[in-house]
Amino acid sequence: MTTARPQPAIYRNLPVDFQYFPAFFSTSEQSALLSAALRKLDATESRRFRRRRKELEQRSALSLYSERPSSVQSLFLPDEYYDFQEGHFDGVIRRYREMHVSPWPPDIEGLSPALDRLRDVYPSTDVQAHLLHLASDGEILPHVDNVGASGSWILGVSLGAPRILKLENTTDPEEAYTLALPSGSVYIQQDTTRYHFKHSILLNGLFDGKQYDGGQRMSIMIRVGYIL
Ligand SMILES: O=C(O)CCC(=O)C(=O)O
Ligand SMILES: [Fe+2]
Repeated sequence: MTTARPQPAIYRNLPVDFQYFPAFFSTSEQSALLSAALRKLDATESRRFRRRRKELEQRSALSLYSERPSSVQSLFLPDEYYDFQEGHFDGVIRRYREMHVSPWPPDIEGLSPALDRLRDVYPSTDVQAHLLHLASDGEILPHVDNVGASGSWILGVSLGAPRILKLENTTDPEEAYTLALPSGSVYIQQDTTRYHFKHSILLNGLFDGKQYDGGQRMSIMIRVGYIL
């Protein structure tokens, strides 16, 4: 039996070559992905932060990477338990942790079926995965991803606090789109959107009558290798 390829939701108010899957991952898949991402990032940090988290875990009899958390958002510890970078004065990302991820942890229940399902929507193969954890007050300023560093599409999985994504045409600033990205959603910027629109992840904003005010968010960014 073959399963149908997931189909993106159709929205009129989105640029061309942008695909959006508003509810791609179930809550348990989101928990598996977020636990894996936090575990990878946490392992790269200094002893000081690792010890701080360990003490919290012991004090509260809490499991830092629980596969059955009370909510996806509850997998994040308060901001002070993570070593967020401020970002350079000319950089586009403020208050974040990031890393290239390879391989994924082998022992998280439900992780590999979730990653397999994601692979079904990749426009092509030969990808690299990157984790980007924004602090509660973290943000991403408008930019086009380095065209020399990756190819014609970029996929983003959003986990945790919903944030607003803004897309702005680089030559016509009047052409701009906003979209709220809930936890478990997936978007793909390809061709026109990838090369001719700047994207940003806002700290605050109003979308569809609802106010969004920061919050920790993890994105899993999948990029295709640069094809000469
Ligand atoms: O987190 C996102 O959805 C976007 C991240 C981003 O723009 C980047 O890593 O270049
Ligand atoms: Fe980007």
